[in-house]
Amino acid sequence: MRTKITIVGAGFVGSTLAQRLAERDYADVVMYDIVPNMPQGKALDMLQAGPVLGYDSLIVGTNDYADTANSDLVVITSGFPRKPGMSRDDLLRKNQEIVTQVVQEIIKYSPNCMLIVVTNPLDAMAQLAYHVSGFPRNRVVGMAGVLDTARFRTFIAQELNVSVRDVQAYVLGGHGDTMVPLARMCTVAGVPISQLLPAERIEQIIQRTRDGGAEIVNLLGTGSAYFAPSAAVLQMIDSIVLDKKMIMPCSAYLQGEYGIQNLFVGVPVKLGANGVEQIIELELTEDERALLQKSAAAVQELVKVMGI
Ligand SMILES: NC(=O)C1=CN([C@@H]2O[C@H](COP(=O)(O)OP(=O)(O)OC[C@H]3O[C@@H](n4cnc5c(N)ncnc54)[C@H](O)[C@@H]3O)[C@@H](O)[C@H]2O)C=CC1
Ligand SMILES: O=C([O-])CC(=O)C(=O)O
Repeated sequence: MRTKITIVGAGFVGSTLAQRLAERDYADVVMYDIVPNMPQGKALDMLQAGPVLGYDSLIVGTNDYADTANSDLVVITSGFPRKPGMSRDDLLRKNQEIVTQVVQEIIKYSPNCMLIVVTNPLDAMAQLAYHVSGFPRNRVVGMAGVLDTARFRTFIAQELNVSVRDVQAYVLGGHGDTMVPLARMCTVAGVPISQLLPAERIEQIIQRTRDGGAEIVNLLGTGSAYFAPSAAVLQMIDSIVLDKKMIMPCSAYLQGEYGIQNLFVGVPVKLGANGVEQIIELELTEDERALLQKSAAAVQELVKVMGI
C-alpha cells in the first residue's frame, strides 16, 4: 500500500505541495477544499503531468471528507493568508474557526493520522489542532522553522557568495515577529558566521529573516509565500514517510523542554516514522533563552485569546 497524504486547502501552499509530493512519487495525494470543483480541476491537471514527469502518484481533488479516509498524514493549509500591513496574528479568529472545523472532520476519517499544520498564526494553530484532535504530541507538528531557517540560509549564502548547502543555521521560537534566529549556531562549511561577517551585518540579516514573510506579502500585494513554504513542508514529510530521522526546527508541543510548559513553539526536533520522535534541547545562552521565552509568551497570548 502506498502512503496516503491528504492536503486540506488546495490554495497556493496546498496545491504547490501536492505537485511537489507527486514528483516524489512515494505517496498518493488527496487535496480537499471547500471551493466546489477547484481541487478536482487542479488534481486532474497534476495527474496529467505524470506521464511527462514520470510519476505514478494518484492525485485526487475533492469536496468530500470521505475521500480523505485512512490518510497516514494530513497537512492543514486551509485558511486565510495575510494582506500587506497585517501580522500573522491578525488571522487568529478567522483561521481558528476553519482549523477547528477541519480537524474535527479529519479525525473522523483518519483517527490514526499524523497532522502537519501550516495555517497561520502557525504555533497557535498547531496548538489548536493538538487540542481539538486529542492526538498524542508526537502526531501533531507545525511547519515554520524549516522555512525561517531556509530564509536565513539564503541571505547568508547570498551575502558570502557561497552555496546554500554550506550554510547551516537554526531559527527557533514562534513563527512571528519574535522568532529567534540563532546567529551563534550559524556556520558556513563549519566556520561560525561571527568569523565571516561583522556583527551589525549579521543583525541586519537576522532582521530581514524575521521580516521574511512580510517582505514577500508586500511584494505580492495579494497572498503570501508558497514556493519555499511548500518545499519546507515537503522536507518534513520526506523525513516522516522515509523515516529519515532528520533534525529540523519545527513547532512542537513542549512539556518542560526549554523551560516551556504545554505550548507549541519552534525547537529542533527529530522527525521520523513516529512523527516528532525527539525534542532536541540545545544549550542556549542566557540571552538566547530570554528571547525564546519572550517568543513563547507571544504564542501563549494567542492561545489565551483562543480560549483553549
Ligand atoms: N507556516 C508557515 O510558514 C506558512 C503559513 N502559511 C499560511 O498557510 C495558509 C494558506 O496559505 P495559502 O495557501 O497561500 O492561501 P490560499 O488562500 O491560497 O489557500 C487557502 C485555501 O484554504 C481553503 N479553505 C478555506 N476554508 C476552508 C475550509 N473550511 N476547509 C477547507 N479549505 C478551506 C480556501 O478555499 C483556499 O483554497 C495561510 O493561513 C497562510 O498564512 C503560508 C505560508 C507559510
Ligand atoms: O508571511 C506570511 O504570512 C506567510 C508565512 O508565514 C511566511 O511566508 O513566513
